Amino acid sequence: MDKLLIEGGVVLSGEVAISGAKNAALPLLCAALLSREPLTLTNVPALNDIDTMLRLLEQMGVVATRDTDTIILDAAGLDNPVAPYEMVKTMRASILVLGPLVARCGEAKVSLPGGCAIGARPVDQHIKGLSAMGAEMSVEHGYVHARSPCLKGARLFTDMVTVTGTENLMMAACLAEGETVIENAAREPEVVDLANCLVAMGAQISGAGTDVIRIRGVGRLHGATHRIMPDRIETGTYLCAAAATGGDIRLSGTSTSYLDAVIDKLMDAGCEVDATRDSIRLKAPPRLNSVSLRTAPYPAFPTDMQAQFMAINAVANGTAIIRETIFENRFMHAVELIRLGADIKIDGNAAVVQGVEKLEGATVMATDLRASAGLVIAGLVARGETLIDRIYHLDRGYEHLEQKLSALGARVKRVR
Ligand SMILES: CC(=O)N[C@H]1[C@@H](OP(=O)(O)OP(=O)(O)OC[C@H]2O[C@@H](n3ccc(=O)[nH]c3=O)[C@H](O)[C@@H]2O)O[C@H](CO)[C@@H](O)[C@@H]1O
Ligand SMILES: C=C(OP(=O)(O)O)C(=O)O
Repeated sequence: MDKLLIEGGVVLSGEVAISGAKNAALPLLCAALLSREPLTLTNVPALNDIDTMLRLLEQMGVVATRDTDTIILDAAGLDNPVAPYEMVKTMRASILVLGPLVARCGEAKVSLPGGCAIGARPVDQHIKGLSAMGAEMSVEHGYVHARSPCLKGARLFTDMVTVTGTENLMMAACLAEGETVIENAAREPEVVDLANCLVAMGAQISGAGTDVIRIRGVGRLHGATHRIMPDRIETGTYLCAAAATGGDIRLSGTSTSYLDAVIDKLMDAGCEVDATRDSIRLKAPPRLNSVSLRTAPYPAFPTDMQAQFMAINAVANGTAIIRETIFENRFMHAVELIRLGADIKIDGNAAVVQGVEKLEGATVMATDLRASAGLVIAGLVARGETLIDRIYHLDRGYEHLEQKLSALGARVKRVR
């Protein structure tokens, strides 16, 4: 199994390009299921999750043609509306085939998904929503079964803000009869990116980016070409890496538009941030100030940046309190950071991080995608060598991680 070896202590500097967003690309690939005409996606990141999703779609009868960062998906021959356990166990986003499949095929059988082990992550809201749209829903032997000859528009209210739940219901509603209103909808930029693509395919959607989305069902969707938005979490991760090392970097192909909460915290920590329409420059002080934060749905501070900020607080000046309100088990990186010398105490959904002068390199284990990113940042500032085990998590979500970090001067390599 691959591991990542980092020799810490380098101040990051230079420029890297940010990739297309994983969490926008995955629902967009599923949107192809809604049409008999090809969907062309550009700026698709080269990630294991994308490969997994393509394999899943291909076994349903979708033909995918890939050329560097462009993928053309042709779902004209969609004939197997099934997502088997073996293909979905590593990826939460595989549940996103459910809505499109039942809308287009009238039935679907989708294994309950896996993904990052950061909480229970049920899919009851996806099921409740489709059921309100008239689908017959059941869960048996670990599979969600959905059946509906014709979905009907409905007024939907989710018990909590759910990103993939909103995306699944929005996609299903595109082909339903009449109007669907999703209340308490997720406002994440990836939901808006998906809505923009669906509209380009002929869907009638308004309100994406607010907490009420209205969709008027249409008889069919047509083909389209869509460029995937930049990855705001990858962007934030590199900004944190530079900030922690006292670095000065420029990120291209991205913007601060969807990162207000993150940029705000980096500036509170003492960083200077300058942005153009499609680039960000960050200049960090030699040592950061601690910054407390609380995760919450967009536009508040993203849970997917919590581990990276725990890492930077671990070496900052002062004490930070980090509250995680989205997932009940998303502090697994704390014990690994403690192995590197961090001073962190967990109390329920709060972590109290007392900054220390220095971390010391050690062997640590990546437990989920963003936890791994936090460990990478800690390894970059730690004295000596840090060996990160189980980096397959990182390969799910960070394109060319070692190459990009090396371009910024980091001493990092993949070892077996
Ligand atoms: C592929 C993708 O886009 N993943 C992102 C998506 O995950 P994902 O869409 O899975 O996360 P949700 O927004 O659905 O989850 C939010 C909370 O709602 C709960 N919940 C959700 C659905 C449901 O039916 N029942 C239920 O109880 C979850 O357990 C969690 O506690 O949003 C998360 C929150 O921003 C991010 O961390 C993930 O990176
Ligand atoms: C939690 C994440 O991914 P997933 O929802 O696919 O597990 C993530 O991208 O941080």
